[in-house]
Amino acid sequence: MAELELTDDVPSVADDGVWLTCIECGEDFAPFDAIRYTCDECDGLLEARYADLPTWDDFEGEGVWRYNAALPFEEGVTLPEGHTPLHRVPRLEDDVGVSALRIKHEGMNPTGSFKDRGMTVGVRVAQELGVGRLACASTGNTSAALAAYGARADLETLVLLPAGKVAAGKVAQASLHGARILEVDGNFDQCLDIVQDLASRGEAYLLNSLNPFRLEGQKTIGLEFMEQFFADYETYPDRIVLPVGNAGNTAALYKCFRELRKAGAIEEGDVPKITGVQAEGSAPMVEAVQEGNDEVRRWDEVETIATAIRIGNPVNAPKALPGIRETGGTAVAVSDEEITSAQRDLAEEGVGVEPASAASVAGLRKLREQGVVDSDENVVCLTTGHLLKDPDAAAKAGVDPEPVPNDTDAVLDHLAGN
Ligand SMILES: Cc1ncc(COP(=O)(O)O)c(C=O)c1O
Ligand SMILES: N[C@@H](CCOP(=O)(O)O)C(=O)O
Repeated sequence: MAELELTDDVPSVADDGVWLTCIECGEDFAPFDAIRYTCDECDGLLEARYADLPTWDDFEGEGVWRYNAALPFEEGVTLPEGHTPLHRVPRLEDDVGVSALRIKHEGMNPTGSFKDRGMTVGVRVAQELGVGRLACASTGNTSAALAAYGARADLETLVLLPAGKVAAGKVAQASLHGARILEVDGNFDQCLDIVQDLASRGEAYLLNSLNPFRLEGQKTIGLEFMEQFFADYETYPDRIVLPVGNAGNTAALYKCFRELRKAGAIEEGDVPKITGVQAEGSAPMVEAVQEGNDEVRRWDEVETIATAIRIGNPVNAPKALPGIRETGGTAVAVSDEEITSAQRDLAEEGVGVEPASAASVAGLRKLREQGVVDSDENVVCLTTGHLLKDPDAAAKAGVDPEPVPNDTDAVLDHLAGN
């Protein structure tokens, strides 16, 4: 577990105890003196670092900013976000066959996905840097969150979407919150290539998860479910199962657990196994984990009903792969049918999620059937987006409405099956 440690050295570039470090070459950078997303020296991914790491007693309040002692600022542009439920799902728990199963439903954030946690911090950093235009590539949720938080901060927002591949609810959100929406004749990864080009030419501030500050907000998912789970069970979960797209959450959770370890807030044995799930038609991370590769191969052709994770080039893979390996986790691919079936299972417990979110439960079920997950495990599944994000997928997975005449007796006849 050597990689669960962080360095003790505070570099001279630190600003109020915060700095950025390249995860590849270790170069340190001042956090807010210039706009940078990757390392000036080697183009490696950057990670925010802190001189002081907090423990549980240092947190107060609710939501993302409850954890401001672990964030670069005390407060941000808030709607507010976080403080999402950790649902009990007793029938599903029994059916899957684990000791405890809880659903951390990030679909209950203000714009209906976990992206709000990243944006509240990311947009605060954008204000600090004094940028004019915010931009992202998106399979939908990032654009919805960027549009809302950009609107709240009164900043211009630009979103690039793969044409025809984004669920209706998400496009509607970006539109009504006033983002300029460009529909690209290409996939998400190609949209992100363009946004990265725009950002490097100084045309926009990139707020995809390549931006290290987005992940600072998203790591509060981990802080929150660890606290919630402990409050109910007086132990931490053995495993966190989550859908993987650009691998930002996987990276953020790994960082969360490393920081908790470093602060002495948890023991090594308390670190949940990070377990990633992708759709079979879009599974480059699963391929790398299962083949033991250090690098993730970019998939040019990707397809799945779970449009949110229709991603072939997970940019956070260098941060996320060690997280899966070092915590003893794994990764698994599930079919679209398994995703839809898990979406129904959750809906039967009253938990409404979009298809990508249901992948976590589908993956857990598969790993349990394969014997990779034991029956005595305590598991949290992360559901990342709300059912209403993708009304078409929900309607297809659900039961069809039955037309009846405008007459009470006819309705009773119909109910009686006549
Ligand atoms: C609903 C939903 N679930 C899961 C993911 C995957 O998250 P990540 O990119 O952090 O792996 C995304 C976006 O990528 C998403 O929108
Ligand atoms: N599912 C994402 C894809 C982009 O991910 P990001 O975390 O890098 O912004 C989306 O909703 O667009």
